[in-house]
Amino acid sequence: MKVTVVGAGAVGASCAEYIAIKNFASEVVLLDIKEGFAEGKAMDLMQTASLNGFDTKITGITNDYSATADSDVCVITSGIPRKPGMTREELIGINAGIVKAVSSSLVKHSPNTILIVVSNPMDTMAYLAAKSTGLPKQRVIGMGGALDSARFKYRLAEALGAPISDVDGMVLGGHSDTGMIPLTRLATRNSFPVTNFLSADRLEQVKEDTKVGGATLTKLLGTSAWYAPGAAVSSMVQAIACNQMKMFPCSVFLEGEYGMKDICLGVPVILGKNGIEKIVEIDLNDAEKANMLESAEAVRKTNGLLEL
Ligand SMILES: NC(=O)c1ccc[n+]([C@@H]2O[C@H](COP(=O)([O-])OP(=O)(O)OC[C@H]3O[C@@H](n4cnc5c(N)ncnc54)[C@H](O)[C@@H]3O)[C@@H](O)[C@H]2O)c1
Ligand SMILES: O=C(O)C[C@H](O)C(=O)O
Repeated sequence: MKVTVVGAGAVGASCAEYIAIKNFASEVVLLDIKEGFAEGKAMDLMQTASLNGFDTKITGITNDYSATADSDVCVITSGIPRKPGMTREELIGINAGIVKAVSSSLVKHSPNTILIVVSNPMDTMAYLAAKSTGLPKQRVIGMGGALDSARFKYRLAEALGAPISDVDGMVLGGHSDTGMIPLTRLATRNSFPVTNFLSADRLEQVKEDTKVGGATLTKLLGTSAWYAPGAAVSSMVQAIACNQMKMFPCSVFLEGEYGMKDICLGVPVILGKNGIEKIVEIDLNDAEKANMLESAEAVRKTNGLLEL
């Protein structure tokens, strides 16, 4: 299994590190436009191999896509992150051009690859990659829901005073401060609905804290987060590499599922060796359906700024 990660910055390097530590890929190619940067990150990471006990070979390269040829999975993290006070949508002006050029170069050298899009605004960047490369919808996957759901579980465990491993929950919808839909109705602690243990007010707080999870970290760090994003991407790559058939919420191109068309939005999918093996349609209540429509409307507005 060969994986390429474009962007050797905070998220790209964290992603390469988690993939290597999990030891399921033979090779990770880290590519960046900044001269020598990916080479340096790759060398530093390779010097952790004997300490962390992995055999994955990580190589760094400056903007030479021939080194990425025949990658099974390509992850796009190139682009600028937001600063405190910004929204993800404000990044579109710079990141759209980067994501379009990078996805085209990747697909040219790896026509059979599965693309995972991370750069923000992610739902719109996934849509752009799907439209501009023309790859089958099974092979373009936006990463947002896996991260947002991990943050939801963190906040649920905090509210419950429980270990995170006792908690389960999922976030659907757009990867934005207002568009995320943490499904509190369906979240559980050891299979019991969390509504048994938490008041409606406390659950509302969990929901709001989850939605602004990225903004909260951006305010603390001065730039956006990287550990949990890198871990989320590596779990998705592992699900594909090991044909795990695991369910993650991912931003995928919809053709009628959840009553939507011509948009990438976060819905539950099964990930396996072909990328998206199945889009899972769950029964949402009226309020959740209304939230999905509202979230989609905001993503469509951002998509409208693209030059396709
Ligand atoms: N979807 C998510 O859940 C999620 C999570 C975290 C971050 N992000 C997004 O990921 C992106 C990267 O964040 P970061 O913190 O790693 O930023 P960063 O600035 O640390 O790294 C970005 C890297 O991209 C490189 N780059 C820029 N243009 C390039 C090009 N054309 N080709 C190759 N490399 C190029 C830069 O040189 C830099 O090293 C941002 O857009 C951020 O908003 C998304
Ligand atoms: O918050 C951001 O801008 C980065 C990322 O989308 C995140 O959720 O951490």
